Amino acid sequence: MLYSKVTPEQKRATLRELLMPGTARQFPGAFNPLSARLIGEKGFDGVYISGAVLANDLGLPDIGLTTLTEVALRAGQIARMTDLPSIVDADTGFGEPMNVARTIQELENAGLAGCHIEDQFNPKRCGHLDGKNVVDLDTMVKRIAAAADARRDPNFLIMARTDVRAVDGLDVAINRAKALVDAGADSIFPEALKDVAEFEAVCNAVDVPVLANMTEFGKSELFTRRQLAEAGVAMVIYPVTLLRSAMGAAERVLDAIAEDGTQETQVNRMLTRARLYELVDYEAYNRFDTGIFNFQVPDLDIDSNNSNL
Ligand SMILES: C[C@](O)(C(=O)O)[C@H](CC(=O)O)C(=O)O
Ligand SMILES: [Mg+2]
Repeated sequence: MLYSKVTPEQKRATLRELLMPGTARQFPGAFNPLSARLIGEKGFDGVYISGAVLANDLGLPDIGLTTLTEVALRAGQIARMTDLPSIVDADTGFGEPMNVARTIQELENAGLAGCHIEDQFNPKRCGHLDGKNVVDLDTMVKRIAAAADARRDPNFLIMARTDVRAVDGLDVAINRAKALVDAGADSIFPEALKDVAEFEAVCNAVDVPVLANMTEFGKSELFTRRQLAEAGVAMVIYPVTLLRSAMGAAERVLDAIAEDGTQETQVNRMLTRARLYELVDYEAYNRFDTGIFNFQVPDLDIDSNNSNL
């Protein structure tokens, strides 16, 4: 009932234990708090909170329009609904190194287990699109150093994402990844790698957990968990998969209603009322109400002492 009873500190400690090279822990992207519950129920290791999804959910493109306040609020709403550790996409950190420091503290306050900060310029782009720009290494090192310095819980995971592979190639990406680990990054997110061999090369070059982004319609093929584990990857995200699936389903139902004048043909593909209630733990609220409100009202002698009530 209500929110997770697992504290953010416990979730962060769990995340640290989970993220071992070669385990390819799976973190599907939640598009709302309820979907985070579903992810937990299905036995996944953690929840990813995508910047693209947060922006798209507001009807906006993923080009750095969302603010720290919006991201921290929504990510916090999602994180508190699951017992799993949640990692959020903090884009470029929302400003200069001082802003990055504040971003980390706000995300800690919101109950996140970690976040990633990337080396793109603002306005940023989806990492799998052409025309991205990255800041120089020195600027990115400062972002990561500021992030690492600002955290108050040593287990809050600071992940450095580099988009440089698509701009300057794999060798530059690997050198950058190493420098970012030296600057304090606990983990590396090499964006838009070409194949499994490239993941393997990054995993071999750094001794921190490496993330693989299995986003659809992007530059990387959709490798299996086993393939990525064999390459040494610690964590796999499916950032926009649930939003794409849910919106795909919504579009099909809308078409059916418009064409047939009824949703009848689609009902068997919907989450049933019972299943929806199960996910929001309806029964627990009933039990709570019963325990609190089904009591006998004692006889009160209002006449003698409280005559003016
Ligand atoms: C991981 C990502 O940063 C996100 O915001 O989810 C995106 C995903 C996408 O646009 O498919 C990305 O830049 O890869
Ligand atoms: Mg993003």
